Amino acid sequence: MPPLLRGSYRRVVLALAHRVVLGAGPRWSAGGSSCARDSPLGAEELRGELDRFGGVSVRLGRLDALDRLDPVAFQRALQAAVQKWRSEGRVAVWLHIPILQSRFIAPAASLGFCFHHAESDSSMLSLWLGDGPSRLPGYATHQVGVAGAVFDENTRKILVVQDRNKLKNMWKFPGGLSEPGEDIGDTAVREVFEETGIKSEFRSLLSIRQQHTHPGAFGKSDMYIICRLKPYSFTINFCQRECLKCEWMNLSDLVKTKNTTPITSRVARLLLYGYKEGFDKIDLTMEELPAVYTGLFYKLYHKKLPDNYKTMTGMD
Ligand SMILES: NC(=O)C1=CN([C@@H]2O[C@H](COP(=O)(O)OP(=O)(O)OC[C@H]3O[C@@H](n4cnc5c(N)ncnc54)[C@H](O)[C@@H]3O)[C@@H](O)[C@H]2O)C=CC1
Ligand SMILES: [Mg+2]
Repeated sequence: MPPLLRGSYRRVVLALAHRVVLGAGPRWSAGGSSCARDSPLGAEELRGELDRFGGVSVRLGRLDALDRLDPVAFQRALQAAVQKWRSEGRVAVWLHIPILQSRFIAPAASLGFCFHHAESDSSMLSLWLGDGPSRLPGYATHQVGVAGAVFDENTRKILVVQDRNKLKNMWKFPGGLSEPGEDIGDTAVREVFEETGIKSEFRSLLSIRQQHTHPGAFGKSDMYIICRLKPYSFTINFCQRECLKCEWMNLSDLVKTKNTTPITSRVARLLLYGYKEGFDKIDLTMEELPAVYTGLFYKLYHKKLPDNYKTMTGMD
C-alpha cells in the first residue's frame, strides 16, 4: 500500500469516497465529520452518506445551512438530490430530521417520503428508489411487557396485585413495560419492586403471550412475558398509585379463584406443576452468550441443556 494511503489518511480518503455530495451550489468543506460551510448561505446542497445496502442517509442536523433555508428552497434542493441519487442507482433515501427542523417534513412528504419512525427528539423519513415495492424493513412492531410470578416455595404463597386503573379488578402478577435496553428479568424484578415493595431475583422465563392490536400498545402488538422470581424480602409496601390491592396468596387459591385473568390462572397451574414435579419441567433458563459483533453479548432463554450436550458433536 502506498505510504499516503496508510492509517488515518487512508480512513479519511475512504470516508470521503463513500460520501455522496450533490447540488449546484458552492461545495461544502470536507473537514472531519462535520459539514461546516465555507461559503454564503442559500446553497441548495444536501450531503448524504452511502450505506452498505446502496441507500443514502442524510442527517439534516449536520447541515448548518438549513437553519436559514426555507421549506420551498429545501424542497427544490431535495427534489434535485433525489433525481441525482435515482440516476446513480441508489435504492433508498433516509432523511433524519431533528424535531426543531420539522418544517422540512411536509416538503419531503410531498416528494413521496414517508415516516419510518420517530424518537422523542427526531423523526426518520424514508423514500424507496429501487425497483418494485419497497424492501426497506419496517420499525418496531411490538411493545414488551414483563410480569414477575414471585413464588415463595417455603410458604407456597404467590405475590398478586389488582391494578388501580383497570375496568375489572382481577388478581394478576405485578409487572409493566420494559424500558429500552432493559433485560427481561431486570424488568420483572424492577416492576415487582416498584409496584409491591418486594425484592426478588430472576429464576426463569415461564411464558410468552403475543396479542395483536393490543388496546394499550398504540396500535402495535403486545408481547407479554411472565418470569418466575424468587423473593428475598416479604413485607408488602405497594404503590397506591398503580395498585388497588396486593397480597401473598396461597398458590392453590390463585389456581381456584375465578377473579383472575386466563393467563394468570394458566401460569398459576404451571407453577403448581413445577412446584410438585420440579421447576426444570417448566423453566426456560437464561444464559449469556457472545454475539458475533465484537464486544457484545446477548441473553438466550431455553430449557436447560445438560453440560455434555453443550460440547457434543455427533449423534453418539
Ligand atoms: N393479563 C394480565 O394479567 C395483564 C397483562 N398486562 C400486560 O402487562 C403489560 C403492561 O403492564 P402495565 O401494568 O399496564 O404497565 P406499567 O406497569 O408499565 O404501567 C403503565 C402505567 O402507565 C399508565 N398509563 C397507561 N396508559 C396511559 C395513558 N394513555 N395515559 C396516562 N397513563 C397511562 C398506567 O396507568 C400505569 O400507571 C402489557 O404487556 C400487558 O399486556 C397488563 C394487565 C393485565
Ligand atoms: Mg403494572
